[in-house]
Amino acid sequence: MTTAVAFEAVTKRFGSTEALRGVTLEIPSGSVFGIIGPNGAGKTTAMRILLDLMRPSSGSVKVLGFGPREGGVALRRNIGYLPGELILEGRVTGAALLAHYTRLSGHVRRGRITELADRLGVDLHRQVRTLSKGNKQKLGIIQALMHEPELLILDEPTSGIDPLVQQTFHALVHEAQDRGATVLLSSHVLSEVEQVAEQVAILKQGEIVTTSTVLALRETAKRRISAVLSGADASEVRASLASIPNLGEVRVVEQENALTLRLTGVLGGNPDPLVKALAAFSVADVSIEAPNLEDAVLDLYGQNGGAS
Ligand SMILES: Nc1ncnc2c1ncn2[C@@H]1O[C@H](COP(=O)(O)OP(=O)(O)OP(=O)(O)O)[C@@H](O)[C@H]1O
Repeated sequence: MTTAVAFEAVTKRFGSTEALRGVTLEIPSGSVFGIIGPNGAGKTTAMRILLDLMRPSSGSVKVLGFGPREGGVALRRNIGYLPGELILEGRVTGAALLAHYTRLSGHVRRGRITELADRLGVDLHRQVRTLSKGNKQKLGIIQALMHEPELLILDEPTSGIDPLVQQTFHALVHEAQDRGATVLLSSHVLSEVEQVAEQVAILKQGEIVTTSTVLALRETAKRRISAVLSGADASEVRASLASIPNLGEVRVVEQENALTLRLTGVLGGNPDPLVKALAAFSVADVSIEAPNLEDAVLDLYGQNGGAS
């Protein structure tokens, strides 16, 4: 496994603000990797350092095997970058703007820009300043992807674009990965990155709180469960649930008719032991919600009454 991006003990200070505090992270080549964190966590700073738009205060980074500075223009042309705060020249058409970026990016396959514009649904003949925020964002996505670079660095790429276009964007990310590219993308929320990324790093106040696969995060995430059991005895139900790992907040309440019990709780991890335990009773209704990944992440941020 080769590494596309490596941070080694990177710190970045702005006066008394420590935007990054000893970040060490390796992003495998060919992966789709998400950095998530709340406002001010340091996501943009980390990305800007990779592009040599900023230098670390200490520590080092390697991008496609080079230091961002030593890699120079050749390295820059091998990266597609979508900044979080997109500022585009407004008094030209989208087509003219992208032609300008093509001169900077190097080779762009014939028909590639039109294909991307058609798929994302943006009119390249309009003046950029007349486009909506979402349509401007599409131009930003096109300029990042059009030269099919080895590394994509996308800072909150889906900000302002509607869910249908997000689907197209996800397909484009997967296509980039299929041709061997590495994709690094950031977001405030996991729900945005979990659909495309295999791995995520969670950044909080300049430090990596955890790195995890999306799959593992899903396994630690909690889900609300409820069931209605007919003709069961409450103490028997409680006893049978006592041995189920990671089942908490259990409530067993007799329904008004006294014939049924309503069971509620919060389950972490695999639902199999619970399902098997319930199978011993007559189950009139059952609901096991999808794992709440947002809560799992908020726990890690320390904003959910969880670990800080
Ligand atoms: N040029 C700068 N000068 C001073 N402080 C800065 C500068 N750039 C970033 N910071 C500070 O560094 C910290 C990290 O900011 P950064 O923009 O990297 O966070 P972020 O995770 O991208 O946040 P957001 O989700 O709000 O975009 C913040 O406290 C921010 O105020």
